[in-house]
Amino acid sequence: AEETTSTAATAAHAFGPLGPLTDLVVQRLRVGDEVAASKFGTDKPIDDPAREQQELAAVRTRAFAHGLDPERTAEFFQDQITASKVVQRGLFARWTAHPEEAPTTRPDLTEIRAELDELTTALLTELVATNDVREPGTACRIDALEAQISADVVDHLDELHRGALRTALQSLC
Ligand SMILES: O=C(O)C(=O)C[C@]1(C(=O)O)C=C[C@@H](O)C=C1
Repeated sequence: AEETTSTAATAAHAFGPLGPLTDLVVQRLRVGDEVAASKFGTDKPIDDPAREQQELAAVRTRAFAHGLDPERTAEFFQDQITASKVVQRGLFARWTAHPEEAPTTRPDLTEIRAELDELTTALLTELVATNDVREPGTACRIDALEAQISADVVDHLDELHRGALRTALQSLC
């Protein structure tokens, strides 16, 4: 049943010029569910500052090579990491309160991080493709809202993931 749900979610598309970028952001949030499953019931903390610093340093370098603003790009990825932690904390709370909903298998964090690295590459490509659309201002904020609200619906996001998506998109424009 889980597999069917995630396949359907991947097929859904957020609307507008920021839709493809937002689809990737939602995919990354869903990987946050897997990260949570890999850490729940272990002594691995949700926060891994060393991994975060390593990700952000790589993103700054790669942003520059892509012609993106390194600081703005790092801020976007910091928001993705914060959003992942919103998801992870929410799921930890849910699974602690309702142990019957907790995952029964523990995915491997190393493999999940490889998935996150692939998403970083895809996100950087979309940031380049949407660089003009993301010019700060009202038009960008409307495009961002369109993408965000349509993603809520087409991806059937629950309250936790809707909140995390807001966090993930907060400095897009
Ligand atoms: O790799 C992890 O351990 C994660 O929890 C994922 C992630 C991220 O979103 O990139 C989020 C929180 C951690 O502080 C580090 C990285």
